[in-house]
Amino acid sequence: MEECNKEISMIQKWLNQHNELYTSATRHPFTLSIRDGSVDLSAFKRWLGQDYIFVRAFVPFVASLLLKAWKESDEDSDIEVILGGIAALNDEVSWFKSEASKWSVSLSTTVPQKTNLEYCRFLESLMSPEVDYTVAVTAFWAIEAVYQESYAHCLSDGSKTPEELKETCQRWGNDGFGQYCHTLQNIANRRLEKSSEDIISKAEATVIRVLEYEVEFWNMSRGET
Ligand SMILES: Cc1ncc(CNC=O)c(N)n1
Repeated sequence: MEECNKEISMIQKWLNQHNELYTSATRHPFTLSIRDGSVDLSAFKRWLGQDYIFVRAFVPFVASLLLKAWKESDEDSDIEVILGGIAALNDEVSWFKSEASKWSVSLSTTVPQKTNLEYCRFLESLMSPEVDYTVAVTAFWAIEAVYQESYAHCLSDGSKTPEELKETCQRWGNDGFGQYCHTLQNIANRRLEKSSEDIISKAEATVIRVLEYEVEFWNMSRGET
């Protein structure tokens, strides 16, 4: 009963409206195959090589977001949250290198697939100073939330995730990362509440694009191209 009069947040509203797309991104056949233990290890290696390329492009995106927060944010703590994200990415880049060597994936010779290039180009478009902080931070939340939801599901009750993939799932599926995504969602909602219709509709369209790219990104693990 206590929750009855609580207003539904903008992001919650979008997740309800675009539930089918959100579910395709967070319950993709690739991550579901990790969860049920049937994963094809060559698919996992393809994902690993492509994701390293993505993460390298993600770093300057988050750096551009830090700059927008510094210029536009009404809340000092936003900078600290984003800086924490950059620190985590520093660790993540090292992790990708050691994980790649563990699986004998050569990162220096991995060629970015078309979907990956397009997603990286989309990230680059969000780095433009023309893109509003609210739109960019909402995109950031969506990008992080897909990995958090997808990999947390691989560790939840009843999962049969192979031992050698648990560390990967932990990286994005751990409770701390869940908390961090929740904080990003709160920042995005706070900004959206104060935004014009124009910014709100741009942010919604951006979230939809992110979710579509995330589905296509998981699709690359099939290696059909
Ligand atoms: C394609 C994609 N989307 C989101 C993430 C998670 N963020 C940073 O690691 C990721 N690694 N890759």
